[in-house]
Amino acid sequence: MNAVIRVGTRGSALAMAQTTAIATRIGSAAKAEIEIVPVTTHGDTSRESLASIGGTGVFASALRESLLADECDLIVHSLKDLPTGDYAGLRLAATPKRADARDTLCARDGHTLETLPEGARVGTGSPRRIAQLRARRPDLDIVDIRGNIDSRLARVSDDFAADDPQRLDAVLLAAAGLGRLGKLEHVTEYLDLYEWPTAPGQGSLAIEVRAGALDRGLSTALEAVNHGATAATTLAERLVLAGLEAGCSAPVGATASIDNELFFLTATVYSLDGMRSITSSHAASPESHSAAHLAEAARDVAERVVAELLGNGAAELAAVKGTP
Ligand SMILES: NCc1[nH]cc(CCC(=O)O)c1CC(=O)O
Repeated sequence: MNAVIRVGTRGSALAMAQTTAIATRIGSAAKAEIEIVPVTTHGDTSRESLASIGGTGVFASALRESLLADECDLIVHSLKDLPTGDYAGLRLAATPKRADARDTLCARDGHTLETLPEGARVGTGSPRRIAQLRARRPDLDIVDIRGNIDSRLARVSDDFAADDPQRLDAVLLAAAGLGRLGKLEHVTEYLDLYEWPTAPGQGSLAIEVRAGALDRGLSTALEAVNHGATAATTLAERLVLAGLEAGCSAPVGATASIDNELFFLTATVYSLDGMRSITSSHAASPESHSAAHLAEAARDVAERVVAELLGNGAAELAAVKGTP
């Protein structure tokens, strides 16, 4: 048994909060000590736009190199920041129970998307959120922002004077991240997943390890923190991205759920200007809720959704191909 399990994470407040929570569970299940190993990634230090530094995969690669170099035993990612392709020498070992997958609006004066004044300045850097905003409210002034959750929320506070170009009327943020940081009091509207599908895997964490045999205690602990329904629904959502050959910053929203006997998947591809979109939804009836049957249902619905999206012109719509 490992005396100490070293857990690699990004150093941001959000990453630290979510890693510490899951690492504590793994430590007690494995009856081992936990050591948190912060890894600085280019995505954390750069102020350039995400697209220009290589998409959201930049957050994952430094962590993965640290795992391959045996500087830690496992790493914790936000699943939505993890590219869909396999990574040589590593494998996804567990997906803990998903938090809220919705996006939220955090606006001044309690505003919602409906009530924001004409021309209000709304911050987001995500092509999907930009397209969704343009579709819903073409009059809004969308401001491309980067940075951590606290700095984004600050721009909607009175830290910035009315004439300050940094000041915003609202920002769009994932409920999961706000929840993990204890900042849900800033939310003025929760956006319904069926009208506003979010990034594949949003709200989920993923634990990655080196391929090959694991210490027995660690392997049992990873099974204990894995959540079957989360693994299957996020698999379906990520297969949509993979099937479109799109990257994790592509304007694609996907939502899967398991409701009684039905495995349901809906996905929407947006044009970057938000003026057009294509949606496809399919359901399957898994034979049981075993991991194998749920994964089979996930592959089945994803295959049908991808075929329908591509058949309806999704690849041309969003220039999704080639996006990192
Ligand atoms: N793109 C950054 C990012 N990566 C993961 C989260 C938190 C939500 C999650 O775990 O899905 C966020 C912040 C956000 O989108 O508001």
